[in-house]
Order: sequence, then structure tokens, then C-alpha cells
Amino acid sequence: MAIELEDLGLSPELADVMQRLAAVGAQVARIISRNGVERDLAAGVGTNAGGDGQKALDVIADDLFRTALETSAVAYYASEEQDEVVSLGAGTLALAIDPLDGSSNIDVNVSIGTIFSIFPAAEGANESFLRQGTEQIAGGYIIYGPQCALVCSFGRGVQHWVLDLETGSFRRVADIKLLPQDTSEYAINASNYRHWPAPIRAFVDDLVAGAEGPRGRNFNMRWIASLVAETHRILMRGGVFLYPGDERKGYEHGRLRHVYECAPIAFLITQVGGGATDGCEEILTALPDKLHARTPFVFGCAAKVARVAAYHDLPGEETSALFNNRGLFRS
Ligand SMILES: O=P(O)(O)OC[C@H]1O[C@](O)(COP(=O)(O)O)[C@@H](O)[C@@H]1O
Ligand SMILES: [Mg+2]
Ligand SMILES: [Mg+2]
Repeated sequence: MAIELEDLGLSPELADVMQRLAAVGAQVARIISRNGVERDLAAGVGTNAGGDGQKALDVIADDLFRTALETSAVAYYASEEQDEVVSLGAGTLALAIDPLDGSSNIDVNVSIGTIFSIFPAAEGANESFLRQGTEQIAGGYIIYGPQCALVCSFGRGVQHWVLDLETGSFRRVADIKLLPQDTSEYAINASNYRHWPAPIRAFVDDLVAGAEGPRGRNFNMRWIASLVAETHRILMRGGVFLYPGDERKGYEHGRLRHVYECAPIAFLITQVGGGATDGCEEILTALPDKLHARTPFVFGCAAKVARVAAYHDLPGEETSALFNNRGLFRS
């Protein structure tokens, strides 16, 4: 047994898929722990469908997860590292995966992860994934950090397991609680400030202004550049994450992928009372138009996510960088 699933009421097919994901997760954690001993897992090896450079570990993780699911109930396997959906055979489930999230952190020994999303299989390969995130029957991630953990929702709260290195299996710990409301952390790659749309700049300007600004309090910023690690922090202690669309070529819809990054994270976050939007609209009810579609992504504490949306409703002149008295938004 790779993971404790008792009392969750999962179908035998879904439970088997979870066992396989957990077994590969434990294997990937071991491989990561030996980075540099026999091979360099951060070595560049190619380019994926989205034009992103692939690291050795991206490809290793994709191969391991795909192979492990070949004889399971997963009929369709959609991966960041595969151009098209891979048909694995007859089955009732469809699984989308970012096999290795946060690849820019492999060489610096910072937390990285795997993100997965499971749907009932639909009529065809693409149809199984180009649908609303509300139809997911499971969404979660594995975080490879100082501690390896698996976090997943089956639509009834958010469950949490920790990899027990003594036994090699994931042990269930306390469920994730409702998101804390009153935290002061936000996460955004601030080096893109000059490329952001005006409402995002205005929102961040007001945070940076701190106690002297319109919000009247200080905030703290974190940017790990691993979506899984940012999600884990927000699930543990709240806050808000933003990866908006921006003016850079190829970043019109941000950087993150709707199907195998944003939808499963949105599924988790909403299960603990949080919000997840593209800045304005809900992620879970939006329809991706292609497998590797990108979407702007804002998630975390529901009130903070709603506040970001409110900045998009401000008149243009009020979002100008010089406007420092957006009285409507004082808290
Ligand atoms: O380098 P940037 O632009 O800050 O982007 C960081 C984001 O890119 C990602 O690394 C994209 O995921 P991949 O590593 O799976 O491509 C996210 O984990 C992270 O939030
Ligand atoms: Mg990713
Ligand atoms: Mg990836």
C-alpha cells in the first residue's frame, strides 16, 4: 500500500489510481533526493508542446507517471510534457498532470511538485479535459520539499498525507482546515511589474504602500516560483497568489496552464473556502479552449481574491500608478 485511503469512500478504480500516483510520487521523491549523485536532473533535454525547455526530471517524472497508469482505469492521460492526449486503453477515468512543477527550482534544491486532476472519461480524448473544473472527481498535488506530502480533494474537504520515509508510504494526517482569513502574505513575480495590467499594478501598489498607504497595514511578499509550494503555503497559512496576464509576448494569458495547473489548485482552494479566478471570473466554471491553454490565475483567501476582482472594476484613472487614494478599498 502506497497511501492510506480508508474511510474516503473512493471507487476501486479511483483508489487504485491514487495508489499508483502515490507510489510514483514516493519514487520521484527518492530520485530527487539523489540529484547530482548519478545524474543531473536539471539538465536541459528538449522542449515541450508549450515551448518550455524540458529538464531531465520533467521527462523522467512524465515517463514514470504515464507508465504506472498504463494498466489502470485511466483511459486518457494529458500531460504538460506531451503534445497531445495519450490514450492508455479502455477505462473510466481521465487524468491530467503537470508531472514536475517548478522545474526552475530543481538545481537549487527548493520545493517542487506534481499536480494532478482526475475526471470521469468523456466520449473522446480532448473532450475529457476541455470541460469545467467543477467536474473533477479529484484534484491534488505532491510536494517534494523538506517533507514530501500529498494533498488531494475528492470534493469533500481537502485531505493531507505525509510520506513516511521509514515505510515508503503516505500516512494520512489531519485534513486541511478552512483558509485563515487575515494573513498578510501575497505572492507575485514582482519583476514583471512594468508588464502588468493597471488593476494588478494598482492592487500591488497598495500592498507595497503598507501602513502608510490606503490599506493602512503592512504586507509581506513571497515568491518561490513553484506553484505547488505557493499553494501549500497558502493552504497552511493563507494569503493570495497572482500570476496575471501581462504584456510580454506569450504571456497574454499569464504563464500557468488551465487544465493541469490551475483547475486542480482551484478545486483544492475552493474546498477550504478560498477563491480562484482569472482575476475576475471563476476558474472552475471557465472552459479551456485547448489542452495546453494558459490562464491568468489568482487564488487564495476569498476576500483577497474578491479584492483583486474589485480593482478590475475601478475606473481607469483610479488604477493609474499615481493614484494613491483609492478610498473605496481601504480596509
Ligand atoms: O518563473 P516565473 O515566471 O516566475 O514562473 C513561475 C511559475 O512557473 C512554474 O514553474 C510553471 O510550472 P512548470 O515548472 O511546470 O513549467 C510555476 O510552478 C511557477 O508558479
Ligand atoms: Mg507547473
Ligand atoms: Mg511542469
